[in-house]
Amino acid sequence: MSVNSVPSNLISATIEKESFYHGLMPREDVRLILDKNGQFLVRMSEPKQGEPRSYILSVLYNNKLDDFNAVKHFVINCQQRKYFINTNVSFSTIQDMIAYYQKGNIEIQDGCKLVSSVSRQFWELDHEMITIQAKLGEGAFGEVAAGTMNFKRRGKTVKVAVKQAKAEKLDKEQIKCFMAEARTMRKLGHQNVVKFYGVAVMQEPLYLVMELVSNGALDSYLKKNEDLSMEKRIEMLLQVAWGLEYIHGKPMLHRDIAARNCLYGDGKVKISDFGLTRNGTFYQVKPNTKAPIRWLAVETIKTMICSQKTDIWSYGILCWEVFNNGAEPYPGMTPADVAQQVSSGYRMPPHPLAPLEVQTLTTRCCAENPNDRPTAPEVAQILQRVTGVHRPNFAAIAKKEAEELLLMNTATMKNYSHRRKGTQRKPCVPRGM
Ligand SMILES: Nc1ncnc2c1ncn2[C@@H]1O[C@H](COP(=O)(O)OP(=O)(O)OP(=O)(O)O)[C@@H](O)[C@H]1O
Repeated sequence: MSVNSVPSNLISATIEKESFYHGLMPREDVRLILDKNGQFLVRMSEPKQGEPRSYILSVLYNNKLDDFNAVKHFVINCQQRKYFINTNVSFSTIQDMIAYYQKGNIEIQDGCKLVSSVSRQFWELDHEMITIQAKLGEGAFGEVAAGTMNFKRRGKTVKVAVKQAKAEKLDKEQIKCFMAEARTMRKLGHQNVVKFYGVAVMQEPLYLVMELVSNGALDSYLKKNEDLSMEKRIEMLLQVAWGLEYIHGKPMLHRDIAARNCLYGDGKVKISDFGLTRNGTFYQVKPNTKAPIRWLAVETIKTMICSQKTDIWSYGILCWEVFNNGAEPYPGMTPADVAQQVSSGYRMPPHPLAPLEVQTLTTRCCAENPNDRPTAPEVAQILQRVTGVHRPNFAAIAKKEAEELLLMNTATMKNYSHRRKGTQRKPCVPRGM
């Protein structure tokens, strides 16, 4: 056995029971949960294909103003069933090693010491809480399945959709994308955005757990329900506008607004699929990145720059999808035709049976000049007026939902503390809720 590789029989037997062990948590997440010098956790390195994994001891050290490099990541070597960071001293278990450095106040390297461990966060779920049932679809990382999640203490069970990812089948970059999507979803809480419950990263496959939205993807729903009234369709568009207004308010860019990336259930449309989402209001796409051409704004086709107005263009295309029963935009054209035609000024016509104000709105969403496009709040305001639908108190709804979730999760966390040693960190309400 080589130095660094983790013997499979030792993986689950010991360390998984420790509250300071965080499974396959990537370093980007580590930085967000360590906030005091000397705080530490143990995790498994993201596997590079073909290479063995290692346990990593991550410690916040010499932190100055959110310095990303303030976290030291020590590889825990393993050789002949002995764990060590420095070759001069080795241990039978990682727990013994942690106790040696922490209790003995012994420096690991360059003054770095262990002060206190950080326990798992409320969004770090256990696989045993989740029961996978029927397959819902195929996602970019693997299967998406319906299932249930059981909050142990309160005995409450919720229906969930689980995106699964097999780390052994994905490369390091794909695991990072999977976890980045979860990181984005953690910051969101709105009735028109799919609800995120957490990730389970202690075993494989990795799970990203969200609410189960009963009718699935909006495009499929529209295809199966051609008799929807014009009023209903405009109400659906209003709900997407509310969700987009919230996302832009973060500020974030969704970058993949389309009917296939919205879900429909219990009378609500929810924006989903945050794989391309970025923080901020502008984003320069890297060259040669695959892009959903049919939903892409004219300036983004030309310059690969995304802004909130790029999302608004995509929203304009989504309006077309909603009025056309989930059909593929630009019927009969290849993606190359679309890029060429759109660049020369072609636009799909607005739906002739939609109210005039809505026709004008959808046309404005795909205006050549991004400044001539409406903002998401403006779209929402216009559609509220057209439909007469009352604007809910989103902040109050989100707060109530976050509190309920926290209560259920806190109970689950307390349950862990019966079984696990180590400090218990108070769970915090997700930012933005
Ligand atoms: N929360 C959910 N509730 C109900 N169904 C869902 C949910 N999430 C996903 N699905 C179903 O699973 C399918 C695949 O999911 P999704 O498209 O989100 O995967 P993905 O990994 O984001 O894939 P891609 O990036 O290729 O779109 C969807 O089309 C939808 O039918």
